[in-house]
Amino acid sequence: KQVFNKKNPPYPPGPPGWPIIGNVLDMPYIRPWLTFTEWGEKYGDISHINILGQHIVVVNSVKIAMDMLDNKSTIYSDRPILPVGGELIGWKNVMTLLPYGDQLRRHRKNFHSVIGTRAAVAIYSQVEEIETHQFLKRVLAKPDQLQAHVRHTAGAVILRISHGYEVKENDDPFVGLAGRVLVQWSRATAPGAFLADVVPFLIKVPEWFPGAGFKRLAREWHDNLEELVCAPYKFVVDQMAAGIAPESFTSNLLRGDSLSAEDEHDVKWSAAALYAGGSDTTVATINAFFLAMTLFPDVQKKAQAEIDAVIGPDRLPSFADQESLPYIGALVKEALRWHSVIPTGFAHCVSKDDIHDGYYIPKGSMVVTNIWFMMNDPKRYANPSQFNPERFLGKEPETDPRTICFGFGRRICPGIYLAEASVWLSAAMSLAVFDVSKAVENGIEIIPEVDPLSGTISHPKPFKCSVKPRSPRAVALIEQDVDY
Ligand code: HEM
Repeated sequence: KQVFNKKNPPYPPGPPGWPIIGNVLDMPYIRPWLTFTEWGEKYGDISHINILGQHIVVVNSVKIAMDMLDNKSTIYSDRPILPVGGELIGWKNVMTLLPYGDQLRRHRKNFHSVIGTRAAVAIYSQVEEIETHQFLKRVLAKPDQLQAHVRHTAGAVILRISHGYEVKENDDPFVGLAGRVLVQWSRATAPGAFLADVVPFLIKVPEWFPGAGFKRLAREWHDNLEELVCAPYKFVVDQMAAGIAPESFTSNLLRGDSLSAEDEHDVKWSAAALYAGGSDTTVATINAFFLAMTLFPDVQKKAQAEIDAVIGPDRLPSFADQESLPYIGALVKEALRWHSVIPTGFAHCVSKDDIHDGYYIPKGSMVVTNIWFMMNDPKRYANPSQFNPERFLGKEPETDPRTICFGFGRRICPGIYLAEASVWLSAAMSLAVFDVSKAVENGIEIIPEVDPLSGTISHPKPFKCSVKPRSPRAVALIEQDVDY
């Protein structure tokens, strides 16, 4: 058992804070990645604050993130406990918030067996191609609702993969419910969301108690989450009983030997993690791709020239073309780098006292990785605000952002291959048939702002753009029915 003298070694350096309240006022909630970057400049690659006894360690360097979270993963892989979001509402059952231990290992194993390799994800290529082709049709019909189409399509892809469920074109009950639950997730897991997260005795007061309104809200959100987890699961069980269940994450895991109650719980909740982890993130990256195409027309032209030369005008790109479209591959990497979807990662918690680079990191510390800075560090990426896929081509490519943007260690994103596949296909198919450009209103070009929104999952600020088919031939390609 390691016990360190807390006076020596010191905590990592950081903002000095105030008497009694310490660093309470130092914790940034709006664009925290920028404040963390300033701390990096001022205090070095590893800095620290203490909020009412909760130590928070901020890491601005890829090397330190790897040294801690990869190389010492046995003690740097826990998650924070959220009394309201995790315990009361129930998000603690979803992989993202599971404590490090056997249940996490089982959930990650489920992910690995179904979407853990490129080959495994390829089973769902057809589903992705069908749904992304539908996306092109929706955009052609209503181009001014691009961002809604991106969201609807990401939900449709994930629900087919997670539960083999085909969403309705309008007012689908699962998509509506999932949308609401994801907003509740974001609100419930944001730092400082509930007073009861820092004053735990409030959890115990009855609902009627003045100030305990959060308990009613938590109960309602708990019921929504349970429904989101149980209703699609029941759909799969019924379909399997009728012998008509298509291939999906859930049906694959339910096949085989009879499952214990614990196994069933794992399947149910890991399928929910697929939805929770996989829809909003992909939405943010695909929207960022359209934003980049609006702002960087030369990149768009090069990408289209590659597609025209390799695919020609008679068909849409498919996954089979991935190897022969290197510029599109680089463009997808650049979309992942240019817009940080999870700019400050998901916090890891330290399960044992540690000393790192001479600093004391007490048990229970939260380690926050400033992924945004790591992908915008001018020492690693020249002119980081420029959207430039060429940085990943040629003899000396810059660091592959996929080694950063998906996090670190034993909690690294388990959806990497699915995320890449969805973004790649949306980019390749869209560029084949559409021209994206700045919207024009009253004769004036609208130049979108690059101002990522704050939140655990960061979306580009909503923007306007014009999406038009490239040619009559492109319209025909979108409209044709392909037998996938
Ligand atoms: C552009 C897309 C995506 C990005 C940038 C991304 C990034 C991340 C990051 C940074 C983490 C935290 C890793 C850490 O704690 O160090 C994470 C965790 C996670 N991601 Fe993703 N992700 C993406 C897409 C997906 C998809 C498509 C899925 C599901 C199919 C998914 C499921 C998850 C889950 C379940 C976790 C929690 C893992 C754990 O706590 O052990 N993600 N992701």
